[in-house]
Amino acid sequence: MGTRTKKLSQLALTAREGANPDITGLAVDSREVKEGFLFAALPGSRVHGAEFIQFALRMGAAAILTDAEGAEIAEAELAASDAALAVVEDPRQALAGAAALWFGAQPQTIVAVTGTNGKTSVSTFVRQIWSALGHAAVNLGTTGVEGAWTAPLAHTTPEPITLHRCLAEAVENGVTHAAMEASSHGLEQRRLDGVHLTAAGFSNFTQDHLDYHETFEAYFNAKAGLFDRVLPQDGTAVVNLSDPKGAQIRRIAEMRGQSVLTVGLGDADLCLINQRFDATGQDLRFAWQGRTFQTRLNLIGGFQAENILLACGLVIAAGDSPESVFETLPHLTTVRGRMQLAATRDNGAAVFVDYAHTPDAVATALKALRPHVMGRLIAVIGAGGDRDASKRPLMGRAAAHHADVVFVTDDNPRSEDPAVIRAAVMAGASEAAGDASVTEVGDRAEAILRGIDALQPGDALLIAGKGHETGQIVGDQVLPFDDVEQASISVAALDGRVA
Ligand SMILES: CC(=O)N[C@H]1[C@@H](OP(=O)(O)OP(=O)(O)OC[C@H]2O[C@@H](n3ccc(=O)[nH]c3=O)[C@H](O)[C@@H]2O)O[C@H](CO)[C@@H](O)[C@@H]1O[C@H](C)C(=O)N[C@@H](C)C(=O)N[C@H](CCC(=O)O)C(=O)O
Ligand SMILES: Nc1ncnc2c1ncn2[C@@H]1O[C@H](COP(=O)(O)OP(=O)(O)OP(=O)(O)O)[C@@H](O)[C@H]1O
Ligand SMILES: N[C@H](CCC[C@H](N)C(=O)O)C(=O)O
Ligand SMILES: [Mg+2]
Repeated sequence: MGTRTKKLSQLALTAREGANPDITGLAVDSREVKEGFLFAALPGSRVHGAEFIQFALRMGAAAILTDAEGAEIAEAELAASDAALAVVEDPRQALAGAAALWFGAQPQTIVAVTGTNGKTSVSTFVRQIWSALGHAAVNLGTTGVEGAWTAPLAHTTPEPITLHRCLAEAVENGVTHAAMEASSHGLEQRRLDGVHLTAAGFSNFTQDHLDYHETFEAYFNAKAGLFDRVLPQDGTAVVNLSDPKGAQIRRIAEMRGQSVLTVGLGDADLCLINQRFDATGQDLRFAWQGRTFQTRLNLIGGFQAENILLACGLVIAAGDSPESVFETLPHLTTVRGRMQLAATRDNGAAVFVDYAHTPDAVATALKALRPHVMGRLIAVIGAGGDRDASKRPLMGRAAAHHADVVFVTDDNPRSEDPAVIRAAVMAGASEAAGDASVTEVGDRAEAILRGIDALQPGDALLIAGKGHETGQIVGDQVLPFDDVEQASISVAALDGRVA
């Protein structure tokens, strides 16, 4: 953050008794506080950040931002300190505003995408289209910062300090356009409330993250926050009407007075008319406000058409001409770890790596492969630990319902017993098995090897769940693991090639 300072009031914060110290930096974690910092003591899911105010003060914090509960928790320490104290109703929102003011610069054009599935895909396609049109662009999300400038990110939607540091660095690197993912956690925690959005997109709404949001309604409301709170009134909402929840998002946007651009089927502004699949991709026929277009798409999976239309809608909403946007489509490339062709066996059978980690994504990914495949569909699938446990049997069921052969294996067990997670996935898979064969193979590398070994001419394998990830989280450790790499090693071993 350099050596610059800002007055507390320049961060839109007011302290009790009129104190207005110079602030030298911002932190949400007491361990990162330095002399002169503002420490945001936020109510957390495990503990209130105010528990750490005493440490922050010891580290030299010049100001504390918290809520009434936080001020009460740290009353004694605060009374004994001359640090400024700003008490607000929603400290996460205040922090988002303060971080935006601290870092200042944001790319001129920023769009955000929310939805259960497709956020990374849509934001990557938006960036690819912008780059093809000559804009200096990045996308920001699960796969890090990609495009004109790259950097890893720990979160899909980073907390405001990281997010605004990143946006400011993007501007310093000449970036004018950014497409970002708005995760439900990020929206609920107000992480992107300080971002100036030109347009916001909605992809779809199905089950995920019920461990955190508890109910579907709370999960939906978190996502709706992108439109009813973050996107300004003069912004454009780009809504996928093919999803049943699209109509509700459209109403929310209309009530806010935002412009609405619809994509999807039927009478949407940008609507899909037809798709024809082949081994390497698909041809799309679609209409923009009544005018018909046709294009090649070198992407596997029917659902990609929805993502592409949403991406086009966002780029159009942000100011580029529809015709120029559509001309870029044949040049779009696979998003890392999303229906990515990882290897091909000597007998022609293909191995795809995909990030499907929700029941709907597993079903969608497998259904999407069908028209590209003449033989059987084989799936390797698991579920992550410390995440929504109720989705596990549903993921197993989706796999057994839509694949012919299923290997149930480990994903990222995190702090859980992997056998317990597999048992839940197995329960759903066995129940829906019908003619499908379902086998449990705990070791992921072995499951991939067995899946690849089962491939006959015309078959395809989908390795679901970990996509672009390069590690497997077991307990507190991250062990190196890469599905794409594992697939090519297995193919090489089985076909007698040198890996
Ligand atoms: C559930 C969740 O989202 N938690 C996030 C939240 O933590 P929390 O507030 O619950 O943390 P807490 O442990 O209760 O601590 C409370 C406060 O005390 C502070 N603290 C804690 C310890 C200490 O010594 N000093 C200190 O100051 C913490 O920084 C925190 O502000 O705020 C923290 C700081 O912003 C985040 O790092 C943390 O993300 C955790 C690590 C996480 O894993 N989040 C995942 C689930 C997440 O956000 N995922 C979504 C994507 C999901 C998807 O799309 O599939 C994402 O956007 O990445
Ligand atoms: N439009 C879509 N509809 C249904 N499923 C999709 C769609 N787009 C992608 N998927 C599936 O969801 C998986 C994840 O896609 P993607 O990474 O783009 O989603 P995401 O919303 O960014 O996920 P995350 O919540 O982890 O950030 C893909 O690998 C694919 O299986
Ligand atoms: N962003 C998602 C990714 C899940 C990926 C899957 N591999 C898992 O570990 O469950 C989450 O944190 O829930
Ligand atoms: Mg993502």
